[in-house]
Amino acid sequence: MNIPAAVVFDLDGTLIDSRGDIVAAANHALSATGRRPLPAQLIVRFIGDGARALCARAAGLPEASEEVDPVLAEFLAYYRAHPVEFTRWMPGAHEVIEQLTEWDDLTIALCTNKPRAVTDAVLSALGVRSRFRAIIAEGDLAERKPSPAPLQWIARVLGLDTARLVMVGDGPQDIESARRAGARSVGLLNGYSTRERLAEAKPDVLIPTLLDLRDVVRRWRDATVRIVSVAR
Ligand SMILES: O=C(O)COP(=O)(O)O
Repeated sequence: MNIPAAVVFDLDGTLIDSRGDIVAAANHALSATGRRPLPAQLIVRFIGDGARALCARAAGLPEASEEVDPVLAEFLAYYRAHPVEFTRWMPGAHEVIEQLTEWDDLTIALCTNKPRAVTDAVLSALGVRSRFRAIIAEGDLAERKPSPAPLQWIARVLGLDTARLVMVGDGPQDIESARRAGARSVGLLNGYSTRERLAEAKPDVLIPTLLDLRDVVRRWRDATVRIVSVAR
């Protein structure tokens, strides 16, 4: 049986509330390239598919357009210099990382569409980098979530079958990536996405906050362990 062996977290909207810093960087990038700043609520809707997609949406350009390049460069430079000015832990995030690391046979990993340089800056500032046995960020691979490739990479690095991963995220990208990789998924309702968009992606479980995650993982592990021992 596939006893869950690793919990893979999404970053933005799942472990951290990064909206303030993303909005500040996006509006800096828009102003620096001669565009008008946008309301925070609008920019938040553009989060989830990586920095280039966000900059393109904010500037009203197709993602492949060369005109996105200077917007993205400004966004990244600003965000790297100001990674956690407004960023806070999501409710229960810090606690659940501590709780899950208490299980000796459970690993924690991170799978984000946030660009690698910004991910590194944020994790270092929060002092939690070393908690994650594997980290994959935007730019590390050619494909990002909702592709299954980032989760498949994590499974390979951890030496696990993807069926033993539990992906926890607030976006449909997280859930779709998990389904396509053959991993379990937990949808987090208090993140950046709407309940409708998240439910449409059909996660295995929906939870109100990360405070509920430990029980979900425990139930899966207990159920699987019992079935394995009965089968023997
Ligand atoms: O930065 C983004 O676009 C999304 O990042 P996430 O995958 O951690 O939610």
